[in-house]
Amino acid sequence: MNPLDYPVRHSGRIGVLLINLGTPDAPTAPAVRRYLAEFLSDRRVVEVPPIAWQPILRGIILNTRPKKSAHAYGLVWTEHGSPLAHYTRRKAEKLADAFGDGVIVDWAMRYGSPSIADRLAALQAGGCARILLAPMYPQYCAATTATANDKAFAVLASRRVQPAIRTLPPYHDDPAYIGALKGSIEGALAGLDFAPDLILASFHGMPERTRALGDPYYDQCIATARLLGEALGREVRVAFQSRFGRAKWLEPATDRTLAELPGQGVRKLAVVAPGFSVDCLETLEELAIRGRQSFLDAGGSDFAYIPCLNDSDESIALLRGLLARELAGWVPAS
Ligand SMILES: C=CC1=C(C)c2cc3[nH]c(cc4nc(cc5[nH]c(cc1n2)c(C)c5CCC(=O)O)C(CCC(=O)O)=C4C)c(C)c3C=C
Ligand SMILES: [Fe+2]
Ligand SMILES: [Fe+2]
Repeated sequence: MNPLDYPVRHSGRIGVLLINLGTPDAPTAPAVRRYLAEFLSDRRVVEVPPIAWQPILRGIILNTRPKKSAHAYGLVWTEHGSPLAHYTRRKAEKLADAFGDGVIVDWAMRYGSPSIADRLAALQAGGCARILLAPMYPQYCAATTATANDKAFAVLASRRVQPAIRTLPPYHDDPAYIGALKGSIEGALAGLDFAPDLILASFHGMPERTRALGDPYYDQCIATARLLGEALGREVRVAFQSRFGRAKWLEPATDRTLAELPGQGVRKLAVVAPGFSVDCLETLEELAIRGRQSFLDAGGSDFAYIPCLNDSDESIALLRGLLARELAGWVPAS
């Protein structure tokens, strides 16, 4: 069948597609290899010409990293699969309940499955003539937000009948987001058996060059942390994690910060990851396992990792509000 003639039913329903990064299908080296091959071939993620990058990716990275990463995934894998996929699916299910009939809420991954192509097709087949794409990133980054939307538009480029499309903007400084983080952090702190000397907000890093070229991600992370600090009435220190490759990444680096803080008198620490809408490898393994160990090895006495908003009631209320604002004027078919 000509892809332009993909069957579409029109009922004037509204679709919402939550889009997250992607994750391997299993915590095994072959599955991680497939996932990383797709992820790290995205020119929004690695901004190096393919002629220079692909030999490095295929020759070195895809032959060494999958085994190491598969081990790390194994440490955080759950009975429901990858935490990233599990929490993203739960968010979609709970939002579907919150919106009720008329709005179909689905979820997809930029890399791996369920694919954006499949889920957009399902929304169109389900009668959605209007679709809100909702990349699950509070802070805009071309390597995350833009590539999610790019993929959806690339899929629709092959359709004769396109739905009307809107996209969820970043919400890094939205009072509802800051309020949800504040509530979640205060709740977690109340349950600790120690009072942290400091709260460290760890955001995923990106190459410094991308910032110099105009990506607003860094500024939005800083704004989130400042607003959160004001809301909590205490210092929230920022660091950037998950450095990848040899280029200079945003600083200060989370791993170095965790190793240095005890020497600066911070012995009791709480770490939060406000840039991740759900817990994943980067939070559960890099922060809560490896980060904890390096802080304690450096002389820290107490460490707490505060979970992401995940599928908590607060996160559903937050997203319902953010999405409803973008859906304004799109009246569901009765
Ligand atoms: C939340 C924002 C994210 C930004 C910004 C981001 C940029 C970015 N990431 C890489 C390389 C890797 N990221 C990896 C995992 C990963 N990254 C994010 C989020 C952001 N990335 C998440 C949520 C995850 C976890 C996925 C999961 O399955 O749980 C990985 C793979 C992990 C590994 O093999 O160790 C890599 C590699 C780059 C180069 C980049 C900026 C340009
Ligand atoms: Fe990443
Ligand atoms: Fe990482």
